[in-house]
Amino acid sequence: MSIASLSLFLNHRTPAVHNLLRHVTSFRLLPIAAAKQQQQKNPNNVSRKPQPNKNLLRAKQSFKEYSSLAPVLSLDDKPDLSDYQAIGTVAAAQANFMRVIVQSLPPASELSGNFQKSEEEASSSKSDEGKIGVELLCVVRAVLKKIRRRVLVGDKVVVGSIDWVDRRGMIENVFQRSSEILDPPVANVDHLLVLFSMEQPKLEPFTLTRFLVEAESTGIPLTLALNKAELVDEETLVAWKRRLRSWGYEPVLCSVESKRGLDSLAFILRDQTTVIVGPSGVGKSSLINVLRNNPRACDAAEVDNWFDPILGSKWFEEQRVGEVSTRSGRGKHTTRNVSLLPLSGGGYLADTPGFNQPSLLKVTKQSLAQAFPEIQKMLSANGPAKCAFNDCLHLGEPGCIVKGDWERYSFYFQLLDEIRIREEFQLRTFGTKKEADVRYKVGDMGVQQAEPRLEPKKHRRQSRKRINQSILDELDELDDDDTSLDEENDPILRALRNENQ
Ligand SMILES: Nc1nc2c(ncn2[C@@H]2O[C@H](COP(=O)(O)OP(=O)(O)OP(=O)(O)O)[C@@H](O)[C@H]2O)c(=O)[nH]1
Ligand SMILES: [Zn+2]
Repeated sequence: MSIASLSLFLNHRTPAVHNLLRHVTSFRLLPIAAAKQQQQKNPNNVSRKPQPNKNLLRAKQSFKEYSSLAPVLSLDDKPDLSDYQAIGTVAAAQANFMRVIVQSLPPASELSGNFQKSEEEASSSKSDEGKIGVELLCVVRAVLKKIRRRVLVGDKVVVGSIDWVDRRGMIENVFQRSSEILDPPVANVDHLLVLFSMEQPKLEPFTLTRFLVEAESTGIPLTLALNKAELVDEETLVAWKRRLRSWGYEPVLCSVESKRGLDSLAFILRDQTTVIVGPSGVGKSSLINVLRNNPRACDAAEVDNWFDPILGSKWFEEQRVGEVSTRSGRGKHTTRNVSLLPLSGGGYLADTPGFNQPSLLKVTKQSLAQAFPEIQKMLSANGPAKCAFNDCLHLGEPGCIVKGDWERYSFYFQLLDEIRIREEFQLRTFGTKKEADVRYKVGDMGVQQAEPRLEPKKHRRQSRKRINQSILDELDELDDDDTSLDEENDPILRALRNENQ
């Protein structure tokens, strides 16, 4: 759309367009007036082009400058670091502060200060770099906020202006994320641990399926673990194991109480960033606490050595276990703040507030099948043969190769139905589906008349926004290239000029 075609809007005298035009005139008036002033100062320079909007230009310029100040770092970038810079992981966010654990030692000159670890300790510990995580309390550099680069828990960051004594620093830049989950918001999650309990609460196949589907939909590798194994007999455990194997999962049976399976879990979690999910009360916090203090999980001496917190920091301490608010009857873990807790064997584990109904908002009718290993297995077992339709929902239509002889087929149906209802609701409420363009109205004398259907309100609002945006884009382009402004031939600009004379 050119600025000339804006004049077309003059024929549609809706208030929105008028407002927009008022906006546009105020945008354009400035350069025209400036050009006129210039002309008065310099009457010989008749063909001088109008100046682009200076403010807009300046804003754009500084945006470009800022972005170049903080280009996104790729994961294998190895920026040159000074003694007062380090690379670390954001472990927690609190108000305007981020707690960053950096994997490097302060320069020797700083160690002689009142660094928390005494010199003796520091030299006697296995101080191989990369093993010791030093906690720094950081703010985020203003430039990053200006260019709206969000810093999330889990982000790999460059910290600068480090005060190794007071343990302060400033996050200067963020590395590209390998993954990002939304609820809770965590970057660079390598692994999900889906935790359920055998009893208290009892293992329930449909709830488990919901959690598994939600976890599978992130595309992040997952491990399924079943806690409180000591509460049921071995036969029950074996039966569940067999059952879950048929779903496509190899569960880890564990018990915080009896310590069963904890070594296997510690081994699976080492050196990864894991988010633990599962219903309330299954033992997520208990498991985190025990894994962080499991002396058999690794060399006990390492537990204290690899992570060096700021004196008085509380965020990484024991997770509260089994506390239930007397008022709401829900777990007290209602906060959405998430922390990455350093594990004794390396890596991090993040607790999530217990919730019993994953939303499945990211799952669509089409993607649901990908969250069922059984379906994926049937599809791949058939080699190149595929369902008759590319977008087959595997509901037993003719030509579908997914048969109904598997345990969770009814769950698949049920979830598909739930997602279908949600998608239809979304379409009705925010939808973009076009209604018929014409409607019939019984007019005077009972004669049926066709008239163009007015767009429903929600649609109109959306298209206004679109118009708004395209005009702004247009102005942007004009500012990029002011030669495209054909002042003489533009009716609006001509009118404006006449008005201002
Ligand atoms: N019998 C038994 N009880 C356990 C075991 N692990 C944890 N519990 C108990 O289960 C209860 C709930 O544990 P939490 O760790 O708070 O569970 P959670 O999953 O973190 O719960 P939310 O914080 O509400 O999400 C507590 O009373 C724990 O002591 C276990 O292996 N066996
Ligand atoms: Zn099919």
